[in-house]
Amino acid sequence: MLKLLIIGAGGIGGYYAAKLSAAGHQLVLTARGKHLAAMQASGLEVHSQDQRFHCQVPAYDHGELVRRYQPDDFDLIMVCLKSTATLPLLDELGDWLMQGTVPVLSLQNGVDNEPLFAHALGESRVLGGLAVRIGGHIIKPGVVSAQGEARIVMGIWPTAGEQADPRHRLLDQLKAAFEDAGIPVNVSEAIRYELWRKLVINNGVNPLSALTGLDTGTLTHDPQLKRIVYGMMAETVEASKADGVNLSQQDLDDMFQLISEFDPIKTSMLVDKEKGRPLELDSIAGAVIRRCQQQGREAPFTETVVALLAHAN
Ligand SMILES: NC(=O)C1=CN([C@@H]2O[C@H](COP(=O)(O)OP(=O)(O)OC[C@H]3O[C@@H](n4cnc5c(N)ncnc54)[C@H](OP(=O)(O)O)[C@@H]3O)[C@@H](O)[C@H]2O)C=CC1
Ligand SMILES: CC(C)(CO)C(=O)C(=O)O
Repeated sequence: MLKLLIIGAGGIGGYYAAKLSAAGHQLVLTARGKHLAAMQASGLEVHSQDQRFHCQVPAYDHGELVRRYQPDDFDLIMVCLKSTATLPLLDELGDWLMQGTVPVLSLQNGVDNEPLFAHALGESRVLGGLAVRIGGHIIKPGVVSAQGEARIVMGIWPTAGEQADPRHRLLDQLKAAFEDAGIPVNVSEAIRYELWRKLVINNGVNPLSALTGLDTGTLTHDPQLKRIVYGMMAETVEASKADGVNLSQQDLDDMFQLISEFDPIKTSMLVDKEKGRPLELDSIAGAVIRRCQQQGREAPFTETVVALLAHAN
């Protein structure tokens, strides 16, 4: 059985925690505020499709985590925070993480999280990852609702290297354990490429959904809005070239087709907007605009939506 620490057990982390705990793995979670208090008082409840999971799993804030545990008490640390919280996390837990050697798997949206972990902890401790085909959110403190197959794609950051790298064996172990727990997994040899493909979708729909209040189905089927979605996706493809990833026209069309054919989802950015929480705008749209600027290009669709969002209530 695996010992897993999930940092930021909200919509995504809470869902995976419940599935993994139900399969018998030992979990420790971090969270804060009312959600943490509710999990400590009554456990974590997860509603998914027509199933309900309830698990009583230790949950702490970061101060209490470092008092109780060492990083190497765990086989894996999964980071499921918003990308806005990555740098604050490294401020809070960077020294503690440096006391161990355990690998860190980010399941966050965006292409800048893994580089931050690699810079702070060393590349050899980083696994890149993403959660796909999932919409998962805290619906009230201690309760998460999730839909979709909730597949995890993960791999050695930034690309699979030598066969002797111990992360290969860990990834095989994780795939087997997660799939036994009902979590489909793809192990990717090119996780940075996969993260960029996901960013194509996120930049296409997340900011526009936060601006309009619309779900992914409406955004990708309305004749006017779908042109904006496609335009923002095309700008992400251009941006990828600054990182040497070189997404293609085929990637663009595949990603547009994927999100338009998938069940309509309320994006995580729209949920954040409605709750008055910080938006992952810099790590999604900002990442695209900056890389287009580096190449002397404009990103007019993305820049316009970001400018409108700055003035939206
Ligand atoms: N939600 C979704 O459907 C999807 C999300 N993703 C990506 O997954 C990642 C996680 O998203 P999501 O699950 O929605 O995020 P959530 O906001 O639901 O969960 C993160 C949790 O971490 C907590 N947290 C933040 N900072 C700290 C801290 N310093 N100490 C302790 N707890 C902290 C948050 O508390 P607080 O609320 O107080 O900040 C929150 O409870 C994001 O990058 C997102 O883009 C990807 C696919 C789909
Ligand atoms: C692709 C999408 C919209 C759902 O998985 C997402 O990643 C999000 O809501 O942030």
